[in-house]
Amino acid sequence: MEIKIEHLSKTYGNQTVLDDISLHISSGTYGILGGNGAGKTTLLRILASLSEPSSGTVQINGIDIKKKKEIRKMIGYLPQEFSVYPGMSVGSALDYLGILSEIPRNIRKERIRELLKQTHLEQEKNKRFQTLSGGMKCRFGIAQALLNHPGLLILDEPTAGLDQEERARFYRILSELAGDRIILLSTHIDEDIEAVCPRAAVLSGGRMIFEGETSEWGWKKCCS
Ligand SMILES: Nc1ncnc2c1ncn2[C@@H]1O[C@H](COP(=O)(O)OP(=O)(O)OP(=O)(O)O)[C@@H](O)[C@H]1O
Repeated sequence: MEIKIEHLSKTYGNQTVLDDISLHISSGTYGILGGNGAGKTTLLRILASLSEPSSGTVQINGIDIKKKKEIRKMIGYLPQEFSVYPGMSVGSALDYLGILSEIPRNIRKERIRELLKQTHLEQEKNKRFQTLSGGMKCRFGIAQALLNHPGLLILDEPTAGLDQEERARFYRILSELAGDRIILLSTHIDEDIEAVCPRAAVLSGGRMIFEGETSEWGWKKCCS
């Protein structure tokens, strides 16, 4: 898997929210760190083909993000806010989303079983979505984003509101899921990045102010 972003900018009216971002990302868990309004969601929505660049190019595995149909087959996306029918059980909701994604019944069943295991939600399979804790909802969000077996998993601020224990569990799950795929994790919490991302980009006011290994001395100094 490979993402190539070249001179990407995004403007809304006369406000520039992404300013000349160039970034190459290959397999592994990669962090996008930045405070409120830094441009994280805008960048992730462009990568998920839900929003278009004002200028510049983005390719995922050599395919231009303008080819939305092909791109969407390769990605799983967990937006900041998401919901499913609150009265539906975890298992039924995943099955329903799998039907919408046109995953054949026999494959769907096995994949849902595997995803519930990977996201530590086996015990919650028959519980209604509305009764889940914040951490369980987050793990459900990851499971639904993985239904299509995507090579690129995009997670927009998934740890917001999670307590320490849930956050630790989330880190473990992400480490197990990485493999050959790219996991893009946006967050405003530098601990998230340090726990799971060997590399990261830091955004501030739409500009990329750091890109590189998170073990490098002083990587956090640039964002304080
Ligand atoms: N559809 C839109 N129309 C106009 N301005 C927008 C739109 N979407 C985002 N913005 C602006 O772009 C800037 C970047 O927003 P974005 O949501 O990408 O930041 P973020 O880093 O994800 O921050 P947060 O953590 O607060 O979501 C903000 O100033 C926001 O107001």
